[in-house]
Amino acid sequence: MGIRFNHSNSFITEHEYKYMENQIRIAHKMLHDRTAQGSEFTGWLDLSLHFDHDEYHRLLMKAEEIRNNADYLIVIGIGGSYLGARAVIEALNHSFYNLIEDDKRSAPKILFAGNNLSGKYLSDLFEIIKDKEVYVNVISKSGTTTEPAIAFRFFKKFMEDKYGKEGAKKRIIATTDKSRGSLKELANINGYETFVIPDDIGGRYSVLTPVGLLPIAVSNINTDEILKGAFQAEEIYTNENLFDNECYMYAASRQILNRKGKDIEILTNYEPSLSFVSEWWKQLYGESEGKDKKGIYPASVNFTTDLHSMGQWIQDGKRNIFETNLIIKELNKDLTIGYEDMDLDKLNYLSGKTVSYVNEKAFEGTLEAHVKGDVPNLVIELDRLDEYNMGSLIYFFEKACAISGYIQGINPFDQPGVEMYKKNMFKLLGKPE
Ligand SMILES: O=P(O)(O)OC[C@H]1O[C@](O)(CO)[C@@H](O)[C@@H]1O
Repeated sequence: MGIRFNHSNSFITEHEYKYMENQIRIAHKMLHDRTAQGSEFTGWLDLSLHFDHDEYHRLLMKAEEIRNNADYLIVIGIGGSYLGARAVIEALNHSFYNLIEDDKRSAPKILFAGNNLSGKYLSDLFEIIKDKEVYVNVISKSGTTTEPAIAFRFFKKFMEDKYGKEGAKKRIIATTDKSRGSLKELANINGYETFVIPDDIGGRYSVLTPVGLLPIAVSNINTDEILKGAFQAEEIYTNENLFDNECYMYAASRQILNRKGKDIEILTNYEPSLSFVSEWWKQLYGESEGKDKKGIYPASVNFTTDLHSMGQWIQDGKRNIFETNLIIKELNKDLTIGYEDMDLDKLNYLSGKTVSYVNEKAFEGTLEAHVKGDVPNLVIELDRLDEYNMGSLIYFFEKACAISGYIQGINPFDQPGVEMYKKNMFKLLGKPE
């Protein structure tokens, strides 16, 4: 397993973890026995046992077809219906994936839509793709979410104008519920190929279903390895003993810190390509735990960039925060700093050192400073940033979230709070009942 969890700078004592052992055991039982609230949405827990291999095979064929025929894949979805795919695609691909020249790329550019209500964004997007070969993957579990539905209405027309009804039909793929919802109905009537979001997996837990797997596979990332890493994590993190389960140690650490007044968890990274992993993580934890006037507020920063903005607050502001550092031990690309005779920039003391080495020292120095500033720091370290570890990390965060939520005393699998804005918006828009 390529993931390690370190709590040596958490200010949590051994006995505090010991006091949590029983609660963890109970939460583990609630989750695994499927006796607790929300258990109807725990299909992700043992996905390997009921993974649909035939559908997955069909998905890989479709991904290949898209790779061979598209300049652009447009992924339409919001929240859990796009964040996971975007997180993995950005983490594992070239930092400038969409800017790689056409003759040097083996996969289409991937752009996202339906995750906002900006007419400017959509207009700009159509300007970019109007003369290109396009495939569309529209993703919505409910099939009724306003943002992707509006975007898809425009894309459906765009595709039909460009390719005709028959051509559009081949290039539009819908990922949705197996039988319900407007998107499923639209797909049936128009003859789009569909992939299923299982009933027992909610949006924010769906990255390892066709929701994430199709766009990720299109970008030429090895999804077999992602699944291998996730399924391995499924096995490793089944141990109900807190001290033998790093995933549970993370969940317990969060809850211990929260009870000590730490209301905000800041996920940090030192790699720009991980910034959308943080966005995915924020939805996972925010929608799962922010309930009944309780919950840790999940925030994120991208270091070292944000050390020059939020660094001040973290070092010196109100002490109601803790940090969880997502660290990559070894990267497959790096640069070595050169020597210059004049040394006008005074950097010769670093000549011969890699940029990663400097980054590593920035992390170590920051951790030491923030700990000195009374900020508990947790560390999740990945050996490498690769498919296998990304699969394991996804499962690690998903399971820790469920366990942490049960300990907190909420249902980690519903999201009643997000309905309020929708109700108001529909009222203002005059949506018929
Ligand atoms: O896949 P859907 O049903 O369009 O939902 C998208 C997102 O919207 C929410 O339902 C919140 O409104 C999230 O839970 C979900 O990830």
